[in-house]
Amino acid sequence: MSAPKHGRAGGKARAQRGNGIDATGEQLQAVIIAAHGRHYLAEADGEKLQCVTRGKKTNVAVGDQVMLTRTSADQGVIDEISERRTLLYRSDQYKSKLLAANLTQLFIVVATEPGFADDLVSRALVAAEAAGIKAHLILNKTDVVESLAKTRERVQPYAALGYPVYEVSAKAQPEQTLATLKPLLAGQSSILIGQSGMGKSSLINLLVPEADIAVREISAALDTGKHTTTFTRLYQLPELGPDSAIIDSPGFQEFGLYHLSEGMLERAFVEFAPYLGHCKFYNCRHLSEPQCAVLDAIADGKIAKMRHTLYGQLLHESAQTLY
Ligand SMILES: Nc1nc2c(ncn2[C@@H]2O[C@H](COP(=O)(O)OP(=O)(O)OP(=O)(O)O)[C@@H](O)[C@H]2O)c(=O)[nH]1
Ligand SMILES: [Zn+2]
Repeated sequence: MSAPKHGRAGGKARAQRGNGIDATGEQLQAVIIAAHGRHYLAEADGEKLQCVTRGKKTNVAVGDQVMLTRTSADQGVIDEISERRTLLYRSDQYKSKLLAANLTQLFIVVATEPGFADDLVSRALVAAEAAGIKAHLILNKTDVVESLAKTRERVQPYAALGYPVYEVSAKAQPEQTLATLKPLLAGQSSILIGQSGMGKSSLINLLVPEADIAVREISAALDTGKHTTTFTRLYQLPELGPDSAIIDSPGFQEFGLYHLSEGMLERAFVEFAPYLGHCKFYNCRHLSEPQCAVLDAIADGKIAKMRHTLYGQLLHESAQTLY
């Protein structure tokens, strides 16, 4: 039976569920699959609804499980956000921005070319640690052999910290890439994060062949303007089992972490763990204090200087928040 059309042309309107019964006012459980400003797209039982929040609330994130009330064929109002298992943020001096809710893991995509920024990789790792989300690296474009050895060297310190690194080539070896990634994604809610140009879209398109169509559909529903792909969106991966989903976030150059407290920061640098509690001063900030176990570990080559430099930068950011 073809669905009656309401409102927007081409929309998959289904206000009248079953046999002509008006479903306006119906309560639905849904997952937020895209967010653009204060407009959200929710998916309930395979059906997509454009949603807004009540009042001026903007605390909804992609990945949120919500209860909503249907207000028309393809629209709803979000009434309630279910308790989140995890919440990934980034932030600047002025406010924090929700990246995604209920993630179980994060993948940072780097590539042999163009070069990637260690700063961004470590920031994503720190954000994942602070949110209680497992982090991995994907090293893409292994077919660019002339840069492979150098790039392997560059990701080695992250592997040494315990973050798994998976080598793939979305373009040259799509089948192997899928064989590597699919088992990792099964049963998980994952986000891909990466600088522009690393091949994140290529990976998403491999995993979700209909992603481009979905993006166009979502852009239309959220009215994001023609070529905007700067919104975070969630794709269900039903063939990998229930609860399997992948979230694609826009490529960004900045990953502010102003919202993290000092205590959260020292714990988010996993390599500091053996030394915490061994400094002379109980409230040591591990910056320039005498007899600091963390600084000693750097001097001994046990902690990478680059990571400590970022830690110092993040402590500084943490002190700058205006909210
Ligand atoms: N050689 C090689 N090139 C690749 C591979 N994967 C992606 N590329 C290319 O790298 C470029 C960037 O890929 P995208 O998938 O658009 O990268 P992205 O990270 O999504 O970048 P933005 O769209 O800018 O956010 C494109 O020209 C791809 O064709 C790969 O495995 N090997
Ligand atoms: Zn210290």
